[in-house]
Amino acid sequence: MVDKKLTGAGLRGQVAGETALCTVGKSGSGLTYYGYDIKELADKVSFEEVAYLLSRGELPNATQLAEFKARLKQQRGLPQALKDVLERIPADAHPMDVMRTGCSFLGNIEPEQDFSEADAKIERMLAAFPSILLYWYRFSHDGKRIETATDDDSIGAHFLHLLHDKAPSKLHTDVMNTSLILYAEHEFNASTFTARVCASTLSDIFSCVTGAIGSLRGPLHGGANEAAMELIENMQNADDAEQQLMGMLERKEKIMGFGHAIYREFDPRNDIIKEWSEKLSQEFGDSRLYDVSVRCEEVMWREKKLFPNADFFHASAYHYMGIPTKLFTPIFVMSRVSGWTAHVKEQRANNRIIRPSADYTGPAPRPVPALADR
Ligand SMILES: CCC(=O)SCCNC(=O)CCNC(=O)[C@H](O)C(C)(C)COP(=O)(O)OP(=O)(O)OC[C@H]1O[C@@H](n2cnc3c(N)ncnc32)[C@H](O)[C@@H]1OP(=O)(O)O
Ligand SMILES: O=C([O-])CC(=O)C(=O)O
Repeated sequence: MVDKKLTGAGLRGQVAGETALCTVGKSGSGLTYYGYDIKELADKVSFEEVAYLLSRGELPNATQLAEFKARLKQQRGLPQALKDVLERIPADAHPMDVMRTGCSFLGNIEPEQDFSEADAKIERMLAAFPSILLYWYRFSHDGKRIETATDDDSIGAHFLHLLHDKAPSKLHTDVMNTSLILYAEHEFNASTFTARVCASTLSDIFSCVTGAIGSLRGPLHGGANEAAMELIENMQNADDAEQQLMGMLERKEKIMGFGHAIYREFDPRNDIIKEWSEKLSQEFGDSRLYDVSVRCEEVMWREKKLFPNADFFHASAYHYMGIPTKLFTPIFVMSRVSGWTAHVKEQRANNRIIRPSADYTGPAPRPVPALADR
């Protein structure tokens, strides 16, 4: 990978701290979690193993994994007070706002009172986030008060089960597992940095995650998977995709799901989710969305040397699994909470309050004029 040119804007290229969790864009291997290559993780382990790895620094053994999964399963239920709050959020609210409120409210009724409780609170968030999202979604959209305590083996299957009222197929369970692994961690990205800044004030873990959810929501970050779906769903076929993209590029519009702040030539997660998207398109029996996505990838590279980031092929993959577009970014939350909270722990372990300086661009010192003179 080619190193990105350093410029001041956006703190790009500036080292803002240390981490043992993850490398992004290093040559040889594009993305590693605690030294493990993302491709190998996506091939060989479950998201629960990755969440454990991020939180503890090592992959679990069989007993540790079984115990970890059992604890996650036990914590899928939601307290009545939280259900009451979720029932008051309107159907037209954005689900990312639901996640932000759900997380924040959980921090009111089950607060982190001491940093020694961090691991327990992390597990609670991992277990409860799909339940929070889908309790609200099913109540506000279908008028149903669902039971969120399912017996599914994984977080991905639990999510799909609550959404569709039936246990998912192996294919869909596998795709969700991979997707959650791909989204889990990414060094000092905007939402993680938000979490670390909050942690550096010695705030509680729910505040750190609530802030991170707000940062992830924007279309330049996690919100790009929804924006990518809105783009491709209006493309009739590959030729139409090319024509529309050429027009957008001519008008200097931004193409969501392309480009990256760190990667320069490709995002190592793209090939993985792209392959799953193709498999899903075959099962779905209509490859339009996959075909237009492939053409977008070709045109963007040819015209701008821009490549799809992890978000782009997630759009078609999620759509093929019957997931409504507005739930795409909240799935990112269900996954990235593992990375955010690992960074919170890391920040706390070697903390100094994060407080950079600014170059001043305002007026020179001047006297305050009287009200009548202004
Ligand atoms: C997977 C989770 C993630 O958060 S990945 C990012 C998801 N966001 C998106 O997909 C939104 C679209 N992409 C973008 O806005 C940018 O590529 C992001 C990701 C914000 C990175 O910004 P930044 O580091 O400033 O980009 P850059 O310095 O590499 O830009 C170089 C020139 O290329 C342009 N560019 C970049 N991306 C796009 C795009 N998607 N569509 C059209 N043009 C793009 C930039 O505007 C920049 O142009 P110029 O050199 O200023 O003329
Ligand atoms: O690293 C970044 O800037 C954006 C991000 O979170 C990711 O690509 O997963």
